[in-house]
Amino acid sequence: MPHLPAPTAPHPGAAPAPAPMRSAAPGRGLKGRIGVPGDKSVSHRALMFGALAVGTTEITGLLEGEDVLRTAAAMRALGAEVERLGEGHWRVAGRGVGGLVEPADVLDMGNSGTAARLICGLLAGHPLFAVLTGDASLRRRPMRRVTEPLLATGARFTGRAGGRLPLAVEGAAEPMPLDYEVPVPSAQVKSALLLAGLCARGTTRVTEREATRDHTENMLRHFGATVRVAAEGNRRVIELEGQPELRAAPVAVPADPSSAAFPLVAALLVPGSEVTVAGVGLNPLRTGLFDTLREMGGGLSVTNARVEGGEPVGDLTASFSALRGVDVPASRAPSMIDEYPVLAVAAAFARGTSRFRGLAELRVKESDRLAATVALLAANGVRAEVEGDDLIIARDGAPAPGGGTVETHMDHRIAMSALVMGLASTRPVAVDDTGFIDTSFPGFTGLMNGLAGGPAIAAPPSGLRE
Ligand SMILES: O=C(O)C1=C[C@@H](OP(=O)(O)O)[C@@H](O)[C@H](O)C1
Ligand SMILES: C=C(OP(=O)(O)O)C(=O)O
Repeated sequence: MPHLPAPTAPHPGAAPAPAPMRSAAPGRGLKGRIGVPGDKSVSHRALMFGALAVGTTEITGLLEGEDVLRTAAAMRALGAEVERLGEGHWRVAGRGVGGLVEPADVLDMGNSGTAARLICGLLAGHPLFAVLTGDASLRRRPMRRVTEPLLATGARFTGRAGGRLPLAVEGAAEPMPLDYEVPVPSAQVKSALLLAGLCARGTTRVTEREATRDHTENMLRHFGATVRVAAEGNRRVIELEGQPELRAAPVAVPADPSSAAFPLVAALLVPGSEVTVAGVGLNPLRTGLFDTLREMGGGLSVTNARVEGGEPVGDLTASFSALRGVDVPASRAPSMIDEYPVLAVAAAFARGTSRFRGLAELRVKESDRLAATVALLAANGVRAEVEGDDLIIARDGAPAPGGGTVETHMDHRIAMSALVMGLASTRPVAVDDTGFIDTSFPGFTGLMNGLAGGPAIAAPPSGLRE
């Protein structure tokens, strides 16, 4: 059997023991050039497309975070051969479009919304029965946004109240193509519908009211499908010709801009810092944070810009900067949706008022990120307000006080954002559990401590109460 690293939570709902940590000012600037793990969105999709292609897909730079390992295990359970050849180097022998087989057991997607929702789309187009579940965070997240439109393929879904996981799926024997306008800005919904469309005869049409990350469209083309994308005002209309023969194709996964965000924001906030993150994915539908940090006066530059594996990448350098408040329009939210917690930390060190508009989607992430971000800041002496779907943070440019303990609510991005805050605040910042960081950024603590030149992030000496 090829080796597949074991997920850390082997049973649905079995929470591993919490791993508290605390971060403190390193006493000097963060310095160095680092790489961060592969892009999570691209990694999930590379495994899924590999499983649907004819032939063997080689993936390099795959994120070996828990979320992606769940997708790897699911693709194996659906009949693909998934093999780890070395660090980040994986091989998938696919079964062809429509060729997935019924899994023998429940598919546990752990903490991953992307895996659960995209796999709903995959399953809808195959005549099989499957049950999806996840951890306590994922079991709270809405699934109707994918299952409702997927009903028109002929698939059937039975879930808990509110359409949540665990969810039983009966895929369609002869799936119908969809024509659907996605009411929320969600690349996961768009992607699930396109994946279902692969198995349908005829043209699937998905309209989005604002552009979201387009890794699925790019990868469909890369594997040989016919995809047309047309702009109609702000709308994007994506048309996919069903039942293509996808051909295996190599995928080089760029470094994840959503992970690069943490060391780069830390460098902007810790005096004397200069940090470079190499080979970061710079797909324009992912780079809203970097534009916003520049608008705040952040010293952030791109060198060595190039195209690798069909995606733009570059080396990003951030250096300590005095930041000012910023007004971020709602239209920018899809291009930086996972970056708001760490942007809020940056705003806590800026002079002036920051307003981030249109953040309703943050309420349905691994935690209610709007509430969790307000609580993160409040625990550390920074007042933030929510007005409708906007987050407002007004500050005078002084370092944030810190000194608090942050509840992470099973949310990796809340944990990392809090630890970044502690590196720059007057007093240390503690988090109750860092275990979920491994879902997207294994090695985070070691990398940050390497930049700090010592254990700036460490387990608190005597638990959280000192
Ligand atoms: O398609 C994807 O890979 C993702 C889309 C986003 O979710 P939504 O589609 O729910 O906005 C994002 O928050 C998530 O981390 C990854
Ligand atoms: C929202 C996220 O992921 P997912 O929806 O895949 O759980 C994230 O990584 O911030």
